[in-house]
Amino acid sequence: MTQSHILTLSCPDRPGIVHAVTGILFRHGGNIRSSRQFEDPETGLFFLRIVFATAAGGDSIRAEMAATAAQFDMDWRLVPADRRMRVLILVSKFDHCLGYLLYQQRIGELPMEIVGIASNHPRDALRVAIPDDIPFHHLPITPDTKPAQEAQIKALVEDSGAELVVLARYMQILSDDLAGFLAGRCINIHHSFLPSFKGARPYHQAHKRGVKMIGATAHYVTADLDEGPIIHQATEPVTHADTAESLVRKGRDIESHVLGRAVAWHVEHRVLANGSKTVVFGD
Ligand SMILES: Nc1nc2c(c(=O)[nH]1)N[C@@H](CN(C=O)c1ccc(C(=O)N[C@@H](CCC(=O)O)C(=O)O)cc1)CN2
Repeated sequence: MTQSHILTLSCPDRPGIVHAVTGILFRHGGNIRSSRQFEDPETGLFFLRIVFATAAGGDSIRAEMAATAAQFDMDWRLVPADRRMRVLILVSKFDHCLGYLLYQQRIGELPMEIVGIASNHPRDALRVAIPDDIPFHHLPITPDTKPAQEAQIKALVEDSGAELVVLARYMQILSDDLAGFLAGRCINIHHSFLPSFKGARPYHQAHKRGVKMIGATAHYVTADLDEGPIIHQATEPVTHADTAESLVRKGRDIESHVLGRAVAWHVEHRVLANGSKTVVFGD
């Protein structure tokens, strides 16, 4: 019975990478379904994503890949294509992005397992209905209790086996320690077109500036606020007639769609880290 797998890798660019990798897949009866590659002339790094089907088990391929990866100094990952990533969602008061992710997951557009939802506000502060089969965790926070609350978040990630944490309008700044603990596995939605209007109230900043476009940015979280590698962005025109409140309203759909796409691409192993940037082999 054949099974599909996703192989992703990055390594210093040189001749023979694709030949070496596809040779392994061929020797293990692999049939390539899709292949995307990119070479970054600035970093000299090569990026590859291959989806292939084979009757051979992943482990036999993994063993040979390990030897080749060492030879080419690769950062690589091989996963079954039908395996759903375990995701923990954090939210504060504004629940439009959470609602969108729950719906997209429920209709099969987001191939992931939501292992929990956590908020610094109680469940009844949210208007979106949380399915009974998803645990909800109320983790209140004050400046004094921040270290303890963040320890609760760490424990929740460990206990739930979460492989990705999504900040779906979670309005607390993560400490350097927690941002480091979640490095490369935490995605935030920022409600502006970064690098413009960082911080907590970007729509009010944008309104004061008199912009004619608003936007949203999904990025990996780093210790530096709103500075992490960008995964996806989108914009929408606005006019002189918009108030800060109407910008907030118009921004909801942009934020939800941008976060939904970014999370989809991450759980489908379409996003590869490239220093302070990303390579996205989108669908
Ligand atoms: N280490 C990081 N933590 C967080 C990031 C990040 O990029 N790195 N993104 C934010 C989300 N965010 C903007 O997208 C954001 C959230 C909160 C604030 C802020 O100033 N919060 C205040 C408290 C506000 C409140 O209680 O309502 C604070 O934490 O003191 C700015 C930007 C998520 N975390």
